[in-house]
Amino acid sequence: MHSPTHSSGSIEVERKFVPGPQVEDKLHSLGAKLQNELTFRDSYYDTPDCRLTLGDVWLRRREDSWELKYPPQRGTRGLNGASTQYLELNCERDIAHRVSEELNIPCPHSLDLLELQEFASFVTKRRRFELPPRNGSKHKVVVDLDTADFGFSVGEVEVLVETQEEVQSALKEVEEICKKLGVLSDSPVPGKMSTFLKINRADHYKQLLEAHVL
Ligand SMILES: Cc1ncc(C[n+]2csc(CCOP(=O)(O)OP(=O)(O)OP(=O)(O)O)c2C)c(N)n1
Ligand SMILES: [Mg+2]
Repeated sequence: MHSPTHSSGSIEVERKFVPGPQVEDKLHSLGAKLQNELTFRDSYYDTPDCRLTLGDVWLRRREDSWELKYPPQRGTRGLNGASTQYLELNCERDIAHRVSEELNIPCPHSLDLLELQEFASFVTKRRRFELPPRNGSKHKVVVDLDTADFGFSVGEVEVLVETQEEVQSALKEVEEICKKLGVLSDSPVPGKMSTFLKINRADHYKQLLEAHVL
């Protein structure tokens, strides 16, 4: 039985890595093509007592769009070994529904009506590479090389899947690409958010570590 995710959502399977100086050459040798270069601002929101993020629920505005990421299975974390799996929603109505459920409050007509506070905001410059299709896989793999405006860089290998059944194979494919790029780390590599909070919001960061969210 297939269990499709919510209509507007897909599952992002991702593994972060430390981008060394040879990673672009490796990408070219694997046939990867630079797909685009983007610059965007992300602003993240939570309740004053951080109830969303302590539940591993991440609400942000990326430029003019709301986005929500949360673990595909209730009561679990999105972190899986050194990789992550998160459901992504991009439709404001669905996001408001999921956020209100998480906070145990009635669903608002607009996210602006929730009195959430911005706890992080930064600009990312992203170079996105697309890998050529691989035999025996229907998944498209993308590699993002990100630099944030607070002086931090990170790479991500990412596959988007539509069903929970595809997650295991996607995790393997992501690991395989990291190996080929020479960037496979056994332990999770800190991302932009983790680093931003460590620098700017030490108390929030500590709470997330203690809750095993980061
Ligand atoms: C290694 C690791 N990553 C993320 C988390 C949880 N988490 C922290 S912040 C956060 C939200 C931001 O997700 P991330 O992929 O890190 O950001 P970004 O690359 O800008 O978004 P994209 O363009 O890929 O949608 C999550 C899910 C975790 N616990 N461990
Ligand atoms: Mg990412």
